[in-house]
Amino acid sequence: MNPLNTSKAGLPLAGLPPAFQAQMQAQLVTEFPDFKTALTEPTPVSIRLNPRKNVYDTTGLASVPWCPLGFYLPQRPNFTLDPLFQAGAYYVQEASSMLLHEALQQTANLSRPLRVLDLCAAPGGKSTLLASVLHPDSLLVCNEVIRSRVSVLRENLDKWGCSNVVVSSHDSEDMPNLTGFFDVVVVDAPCSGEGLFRKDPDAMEEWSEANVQLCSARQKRILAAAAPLLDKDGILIYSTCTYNDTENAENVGYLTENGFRNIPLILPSEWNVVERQAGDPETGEAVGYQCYPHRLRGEGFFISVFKKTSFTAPVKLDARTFRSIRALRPRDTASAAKWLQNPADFSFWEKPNGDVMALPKALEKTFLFLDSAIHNKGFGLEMGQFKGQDFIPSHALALSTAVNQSLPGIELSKENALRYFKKENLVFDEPLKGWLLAQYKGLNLGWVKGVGNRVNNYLPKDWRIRMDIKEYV
Ligand SMILES: C[S@@+](CC[C@H](N)C(=O)[O-])C[C@H]1O[C@@H](n2cnc3c(N)ncnc32)[C@H](O)[C@@H]1O
Repeated sequence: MNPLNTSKAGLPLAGLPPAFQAQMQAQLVTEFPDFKTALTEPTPVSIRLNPRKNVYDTTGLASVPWCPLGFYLPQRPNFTLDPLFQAGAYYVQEASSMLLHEALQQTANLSRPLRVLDLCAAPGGKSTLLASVLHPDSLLVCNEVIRSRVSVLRENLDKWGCSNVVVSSHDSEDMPNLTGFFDVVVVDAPCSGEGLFRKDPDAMEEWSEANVQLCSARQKRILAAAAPLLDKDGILIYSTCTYNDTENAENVGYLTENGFRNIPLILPSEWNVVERQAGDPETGEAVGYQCYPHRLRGEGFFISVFKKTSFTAPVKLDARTFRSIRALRPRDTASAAKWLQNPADFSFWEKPNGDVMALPKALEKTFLFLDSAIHNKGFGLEMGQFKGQDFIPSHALALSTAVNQSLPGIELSKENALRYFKKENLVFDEPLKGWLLAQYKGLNLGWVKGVGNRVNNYLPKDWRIRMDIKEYV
């Protein structure tokens, strides 16, 4: 057994489709037996830290070589029962896909604000990585076509705590009026999932050669739709968690034939990522980078980076007023501002339902424009609602890195933190009054309101953990 792999059981090989085996035998030749053995081994467990909620103790943990924020865990804990996970201190992410970090470092200018689109974003692995490495005044649009997946994307971004994000829900072929708008587009495409067979054996059940063809055609449609959204010289990053050439090399070739130049990456040989020739050599050399589970500590993943060489007339930023929200009244603005650490960096708005929103001023014009251009499912920081004399702060505000650090808080034991996530009301020895940030290891978990020795729990009910915690407290 590979001593680098350290989690629960791997894949029984009996179900591995023969056509997939033949494909991998042809691709890997002498390495194929090692690849097959790796599939039977446990999946490594890795997390990526949130640099703006930096409390996780990484002492003794091995780091992911291609991502300074990534670490391997010796075994898979129950993440649901870790208050730091609930507070957004880290994201549980398969290590190979953190290669996006290196691809961005080498190809995008991260020292200036960028407009970035994560076109296939749910559940938010790449989005939270992007949010961590982009300049803080960047705009990050996270798009997910499947409605039911948008809420988990929003939840993960709320946990991550950033205010410069727009969540939208468009089919990639229906991203209107945004031609030439973005500096970077990430297409982490829906794929046949060959690289995840060990982690998710259901992907193996659904695999067929016909499905690979369907995926490839869909990926081309998504790439064709992504292309006009980029500005000239903009960066397009294409990734899949699969191995076959139909979904990888062929689509790399498609891009190089359609106004994109491939950008090679320089990856240290000790990372054991394989550089694969991709695309048609007659129309221009192109390479992609493939992670294999027998060569490194991660799952199957493919990534290739491009620069747009063709010109698309950029859309004119015609920001009128927001379609549905209006500026907050000055008196309410003064009250809302007290909840933020740097209120001067934000403008304050109100939705028809009374929700108060804070928008980063650096991005206000862009937000105004996006509000009329796309179906957004939320942008900026949703702060809460005024109810009579009181302001009911939102859960997203508690988790935001923009929240006022000097608001009163109450540090919880692990037991009480878990009871908080069960949405129980907590009892304390001393009387408590008003809104308090429930905290664990100094990180905000959410709001409670003191009423005597008891605090009422304002965790949104959808965030409540459902498993029994009795044996853990
Ligand atoms: C590989 S997953 C993305 C994973 C995500 N980037 C992450 O790192 O957590 C691909 C996503 O693309 C979405 N998708 C499928 N068809 C799409 C389309 N036509 N346009 C945009 N997204 C699509 C799927 O619903 C799925 O959530």
